Amino acid sequence: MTATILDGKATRNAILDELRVRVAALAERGVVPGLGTVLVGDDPGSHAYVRSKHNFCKKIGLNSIRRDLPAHTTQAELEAVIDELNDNRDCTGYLVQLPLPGHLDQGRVLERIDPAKDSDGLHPVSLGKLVLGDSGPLPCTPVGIVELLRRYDVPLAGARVTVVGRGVTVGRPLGLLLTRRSENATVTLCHTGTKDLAAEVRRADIVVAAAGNAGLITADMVKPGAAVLDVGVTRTDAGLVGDVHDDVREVAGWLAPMPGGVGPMTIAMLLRNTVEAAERGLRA
Ligand SMILES: Nc1nc2c(c(=O)[nH]1)N[C@@H](CN(C=O)c1ccc(C(=O)N[C@@H](CCC(=O)O)C(=O)O)cc1)CN2
Ligand SMILES: [Mg+2]
Repeated sequence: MTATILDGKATRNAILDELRVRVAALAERGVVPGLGTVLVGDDPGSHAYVRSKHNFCKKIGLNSIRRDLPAHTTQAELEAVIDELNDNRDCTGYLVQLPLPGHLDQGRVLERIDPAKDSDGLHPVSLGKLVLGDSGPLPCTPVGIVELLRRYDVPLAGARVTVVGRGVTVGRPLGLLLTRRSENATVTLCHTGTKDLAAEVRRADIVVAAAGNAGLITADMVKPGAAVLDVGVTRTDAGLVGDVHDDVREVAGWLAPMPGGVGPMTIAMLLRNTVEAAERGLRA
């Protein structure tokens, strides 16, 4: 068997076409959403992601606002920028690019964002709404995974899903999303303390690998026909390596590769959150 590729770039492009129409409808009503980004430091990956976010804003007709700060920025200086964006009427939603340099308190920074402007769905209020099942912005990578599975008709209801990785941006919220009544999957969340990872992966209909451990998931661990989504990124001298070994392609029924699978969906969902926040604002 050779897996059907879950093509994140093609799916992102289809979503951008849909968003362009929604942004034009907002513009007709005098609303042009503006997405802000806050970037601290020199990490080349983070710079590339932020650049890409601004480029896609332009492509669909959103304004964008950029705040780039040096690596030695203090907590107080960063919080002043957050306060400025909270008050900035041109900025309808924004995000703080993660990870922040180690001397900064990420939790305090995220909490200071006005929840009404949380484009990333990572504010404690947004995560609380996800737990309660209330509507609000959803974390971009997890909701991108659900969207990718839905657009390829991968069966979710009753599916056994094994998520590898318990981080706040992917693993934990993904478990909450997939166990909503609208998805109805059964989720096992694995982590470094999991006793028999291979057994947990082998029983899954859908495997999401978000551990940041290069080549962790190998073909012998995957049930034939399962959907496997690679979210891990390890930077090596030879380039980027995912959590899923290349040999999985011969066993899986569907494969979201890295690159080209879930990553592009993250930015599509960020743009969708930004547009939806503006639409909610018009209805309010
Ligand atoms: N505030 C946030 N910080 C971070 C998030 C996030 O959603 N919000 N996610 C990641 C970084 N990220 C977007 O910010 C992101 C990561 C990867 C990709 C992507 O398209 N990747 C390519 C591979 C190329 C590469 O990684 O260089 C792919 O998978 O095809 C897009 C966005 C952490 N920080
Ligand atoms: Mg690979």
